[in-house]
Amino acid sequence: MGFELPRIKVLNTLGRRLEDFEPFKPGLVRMYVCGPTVYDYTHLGHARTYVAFDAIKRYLRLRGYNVIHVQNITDIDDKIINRAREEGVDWREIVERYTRDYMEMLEKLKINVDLHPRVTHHIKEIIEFIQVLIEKGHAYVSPSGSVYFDVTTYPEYGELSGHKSPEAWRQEEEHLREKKHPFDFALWKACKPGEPCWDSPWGKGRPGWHIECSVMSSKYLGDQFEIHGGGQDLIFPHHENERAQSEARFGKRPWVKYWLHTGYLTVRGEKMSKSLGNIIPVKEALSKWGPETLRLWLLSAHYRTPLDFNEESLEQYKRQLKRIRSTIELTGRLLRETEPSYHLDDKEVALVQRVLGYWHEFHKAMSNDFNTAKALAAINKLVSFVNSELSSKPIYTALTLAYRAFREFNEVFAIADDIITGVAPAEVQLVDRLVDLIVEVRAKLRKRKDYELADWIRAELGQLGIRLLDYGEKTVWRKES
Ligand SMILES: Nc1ncnc2c1ncn2[C@@H]1O[C@H](COP(=O)(O)OP(=O)(O)OP(=O)(O)O)[C@@H](O)[C@H]1O
Ligand SMILES: [Zn+2]
Repeated sequence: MGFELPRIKVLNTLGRRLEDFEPFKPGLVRMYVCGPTVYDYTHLGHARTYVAFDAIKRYLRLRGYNVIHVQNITDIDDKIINRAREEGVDWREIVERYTRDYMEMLEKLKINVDLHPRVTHHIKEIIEFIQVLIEKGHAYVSPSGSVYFDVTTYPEYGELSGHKSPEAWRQEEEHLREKKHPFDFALWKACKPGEPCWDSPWGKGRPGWHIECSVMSSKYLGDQFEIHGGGQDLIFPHHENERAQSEARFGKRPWVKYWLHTGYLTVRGEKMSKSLGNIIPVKEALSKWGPETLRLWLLSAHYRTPLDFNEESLEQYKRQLKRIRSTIELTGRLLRETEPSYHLDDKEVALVQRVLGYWHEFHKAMSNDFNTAKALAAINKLVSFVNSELSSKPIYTALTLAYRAFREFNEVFAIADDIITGVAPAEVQLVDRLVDLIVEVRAKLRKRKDYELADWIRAELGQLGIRLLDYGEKTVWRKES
């Protein structure tokens, strides 16, 4: 009994088609995600995007791919400089403070990024990249010493965002006077008084925003790679510009095979963003709901769809988390208590098939553009099935498969690592052993036919939220959610 794992398909922003997922090199997936500009606390909107790509990476690893995940840190930008001015501190202090917050948030949310390149560590490579663009005729130096990308030299411009008319490409309007076209964008910005800057062949200056991602992704992932991601606000102009400069420089197409963009995390329908003043810092949310509830909630919607923040919804996922976790725990316990049996009657076979069905549904959802919403729905069906049918009729084979399904679900959602690995905190382990002991004492009492005391123990444990399930002489216990 089993099922064939479905082929992975992804919705590519470039072309807006569902495509078969095929890396350039078999087995290797290189993924670059646009990280934060570190000038303020990490908010839930950022977390939405980072958790979404973490789940995508985790699922690809579950399917056997070797995934390299690079997520940059933008540590020089107008926003950082302005923030430092407002506070009257050095810009590096701003960078350090918010980088620390970002790294702590990643760790708490169980997001393990392989490389965190910073812009200011790559100035030399950025200058080299721009020089090649100038040599190839794709960029020009303005009288001020800024360098711009000449968009007219890249005929595919607009394909990624779907913005067809040059009118829609207008950007960086404050530099209109020194640009050849209103839609050209800065690769290098000439230094203004009082700003941090670096020496370059065009005078002192600093990198523009878009160039950093082209440079750092190609340095660590090569001049073609599989996945480029970020929030949907980055499609235009950031990713359109990244694509233009990279394909212009490397002369290879496609630079990126699959462009993936997350939908917004919203508050009452509005994007959560610093400029709108409606942000909830991750730090605050973590102390209120904890990392597991946050992950479950963030992954409860497909990454491309919007997800609206509200407290009730988080409370609901907190309860759902408890139910899923206690069911995984119960499955593990039932598995340990159930004798293996290799002969199954038709009814038992049907139960095993139900488990396989939900497990398959999980993979079908994840394989279809990483649909964590449907994957979670499949797991919730398995949870109900374990609680209703399997816990009253434990079948070793079905339990083994259910546990494997939960384990694979957890590899993506990471909400029950402590249960799955069996490394519960020492106090939890002690409580579990004490309950085992009480249950054993009750079994002895029942053998002696002291039902009064045995029932009293059952009732008292019930008061503490521990339910006992008797199967003949055997008893299994579970924590109620
Ligand atoms: N509300 C949101 N929902 C989903 N993703 C978001 C949201 N806000 C930011 N992101 C994503 O987080 C990543 C880091 O964003 P960045 O640091 O550029 O944010 P920002 O634009 O400075 O934030 P803000 O919009 O609050 O000013 C990007 O991939 C961005 O698309
Ligand atoms: Zn970027």
